[in-house]
Amino acid sequence: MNSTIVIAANGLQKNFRQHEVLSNFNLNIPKGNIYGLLGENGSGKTTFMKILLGLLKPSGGEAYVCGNIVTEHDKSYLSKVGSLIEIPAFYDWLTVGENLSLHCDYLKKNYDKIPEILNIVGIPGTENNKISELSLGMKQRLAIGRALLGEPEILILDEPINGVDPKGIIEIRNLLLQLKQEQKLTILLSSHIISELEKIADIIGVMHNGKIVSEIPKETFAKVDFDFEKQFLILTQD
Ligand SMILES: Nc1ncnc2c1ncn2[C@@H]1O[C@H](COP(=O)(O)OP(=O)(O)OP(=O)(O)O)[C@@H](O)[C@H]1O
Repeated sequence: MNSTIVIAANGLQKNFRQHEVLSNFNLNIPKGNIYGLLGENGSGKTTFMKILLGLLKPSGGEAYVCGNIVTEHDKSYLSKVGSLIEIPAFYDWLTVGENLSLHCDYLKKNYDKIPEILNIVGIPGTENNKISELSLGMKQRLAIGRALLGEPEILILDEPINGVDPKGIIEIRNLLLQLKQEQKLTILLSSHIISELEKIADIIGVMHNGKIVSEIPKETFAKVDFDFEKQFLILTQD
């Protein structure tokens, strides 16, 4: 495997009983890139991310993270990965600081980084706020902050702007660009909102029928339209 590829899928397959969700799914994500996984609801984006995180077992093929094959036996690679899958879950009756402290305990990290992380994700000084007092956008930012506590090399974010208001979307977008630029993180994020991925991704991988049907580099975003009704990409100009 090429050393600059930090996430890879090779002929990945996932069935839920008779339902084939991923089928000959192939993808390579270069280090330091933001890779946008674009697909309709139910196209298998979350399933792929869960396989990368060892939360689901593939039915066939292989997935690699930081050069390690993802298996059910060795989960040590997860220390290099921060993730946000589906709706961020917190202990609502505890404070922001208490929630992050619990995560530090789990990661065997000390609490020193908590104020800095809250600053990075744009919710400084909220240690004593109850989770129930936070807006969804603040919770999403907190969830990204929690994912950063382990000082990961890779972030895997499933629909991180879901339910976030326009101001929050801009803030999360800027945060992800900043994490890529300043911390050299590789970020895999999913969305079904094309315009959002176009604003931050280096590559958009288009999912359909359980596979990546097209990978579009940033330079080409302006030249394509995605027609999910008809399931194809339209080249709008040369
Ligand atoms: N544990 C499961 N058991 C059975 N079917 C499942 C399971 N998890 C997912 N599926 C099915 O697999 C398909 C892909 O689901 P997945 O959540 O990966 O899609 P998605 O692209 O992330 O969708 P969305 O944009 O709605 O989040 C769906 O049809 C879903 O119903």
